[in-house]
Amino acid sequence: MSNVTMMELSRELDEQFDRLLKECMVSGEIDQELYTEYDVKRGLRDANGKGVLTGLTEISDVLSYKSVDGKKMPANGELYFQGYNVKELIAGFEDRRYGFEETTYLLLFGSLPTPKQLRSFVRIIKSLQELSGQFLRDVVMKATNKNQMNALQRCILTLYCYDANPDEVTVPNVLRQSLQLIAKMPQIAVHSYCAYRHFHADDTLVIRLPNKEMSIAENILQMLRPDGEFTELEAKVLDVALVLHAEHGGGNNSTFTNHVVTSSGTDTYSATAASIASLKGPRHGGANLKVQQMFADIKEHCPDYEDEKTLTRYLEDMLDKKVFDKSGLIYGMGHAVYTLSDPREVILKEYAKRLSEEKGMQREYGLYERVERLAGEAIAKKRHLFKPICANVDFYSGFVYSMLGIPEELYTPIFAISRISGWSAHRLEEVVNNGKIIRPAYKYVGHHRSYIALDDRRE
Ligand SMILES: CC(=O)SCCNC(=O)CCNC(=O)[C@H](O)C(C)(C)COP(=O)(O)OP(=O)(O)OC[C@H]1O[C@@H](n2cnc3c(N)ncnc32)[C@H](O)[C@@H]1OP(=O)(O)O
Ligand SMILES: O=C([O-])CC(=O)C(=O)O
Repeated sequence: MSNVTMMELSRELDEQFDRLLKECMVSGEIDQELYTEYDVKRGLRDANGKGVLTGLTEISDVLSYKSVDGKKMPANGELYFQGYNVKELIAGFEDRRYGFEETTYLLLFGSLPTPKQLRSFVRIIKSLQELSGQFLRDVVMKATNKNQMNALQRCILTLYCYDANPDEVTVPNVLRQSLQLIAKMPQIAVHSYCAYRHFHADDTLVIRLPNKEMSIAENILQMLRPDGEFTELEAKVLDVALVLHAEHGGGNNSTFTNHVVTSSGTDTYSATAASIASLKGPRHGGANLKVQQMFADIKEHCPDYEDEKTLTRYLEDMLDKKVFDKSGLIYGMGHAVYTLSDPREVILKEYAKRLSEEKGMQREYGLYERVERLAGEAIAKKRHLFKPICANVDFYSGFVYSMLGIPEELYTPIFAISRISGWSAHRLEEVVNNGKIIRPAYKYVGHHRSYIALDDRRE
């Protein structure tokens, strides 16, 4: 049996499968009115779309409203890491190379590092980057596949077997494991991608090791490129992108997932793998890849990038589930919290513009800007909105990565390489505060029935 057929159902099972499928659809269907009747907080949101309060955190603050004359009004988004506005952090890193490392220090330890503390932290991270030859050969290079989020998840989960003390959930042990993950994930992701290209596309396998003189952002570019070269602006933009993706409160899907599984007492590798699983989803971090695919589709069907009528019609068809992936979503648009703007998108957009000028991609940039505006209008027209809709961090990130020559398979893994800092900070916060096991309630809306012996059951 081949690898592919192993997971398929044989033709002879078609009829039985169809029958089981029908049963499954009927059995799983719940009367939608019941959600209103029991006031179920679907998606852990109240009737106005506001998140249900499930935790407290000091790690970051996501703001999207302001008070005007005592009234809550939508506002431009603001993001604070440990009390510091991300906009100011990015401005502070302007002529420095280790913005992501500094942000990681801030998220994990709660204060901005002094120069000496930063140097020492960077040294620690660099000392932990190395992977053993055996791990590289037996784990990273094995069972390669196109989806690099699954590959990353598999590798992280297998690190458990390489840890002499994997299960101890204490602050020192979880901190040690977190630092290892922060340091090792860039190399795992890049080499996993190179192995996939080698085995599936016959590319020459070039393994470039991390350079101890470089930052995490510089190393990602250096390891990915056959000649190891990059410009200062390219490294700067990637460092900024890593900072912007590093953390987003306790309620985002992948971080909340981490809180949920951490609260059961599971190990760091399992908790991180669970977060990666969540981040992969196209409604969360996987949206950066979907945006890229969506733009390829838009370019194919609307070759005149300036024809707003055709673009609008196409976006409306997307919302009507007629084109692209027929999900009814325009990726990179909308956010569970932000209203008028996502501050990360505003910053990334500025860098996308600068890079597009350096790379001669102004026409593409113009298309992104136009779609951002038209998509907002189309969604507002077609959907019932609780609040204004804006582009989110995923809208320009894929475009930025494409200009950096980063392959699309690595778009969401780069998000994970960055968000591991936030996940680690939240896991540590959960452990330090000795949280209760997270266990929300589900109302049973089925019927209790009398047991029927096997021979007495009828179709
Ligand atoms: C890093 C991140 O995770 S950022 C988010 C990345 N995800 C995406 O870009 C995927 C596209 N966007 C979405 O799916 C959503 O906007 C989410 C998942 C981000 C937020 O979802 P919600 O909090 O449920 O959004 P919200 O409550 O504002 O939605 C209101 C309505 O607008 C619709 N809507 C929101 N965003 C979109 C969109 N991008 N395309 C189409 N419709 C949308 C919702 O389906 C909902 O309509 P309905 O009431 O008819 O079902
Ligand atoms: O906060 C959210 O729901 C999603 C998000 O933007 C993130 O995790 O960065």
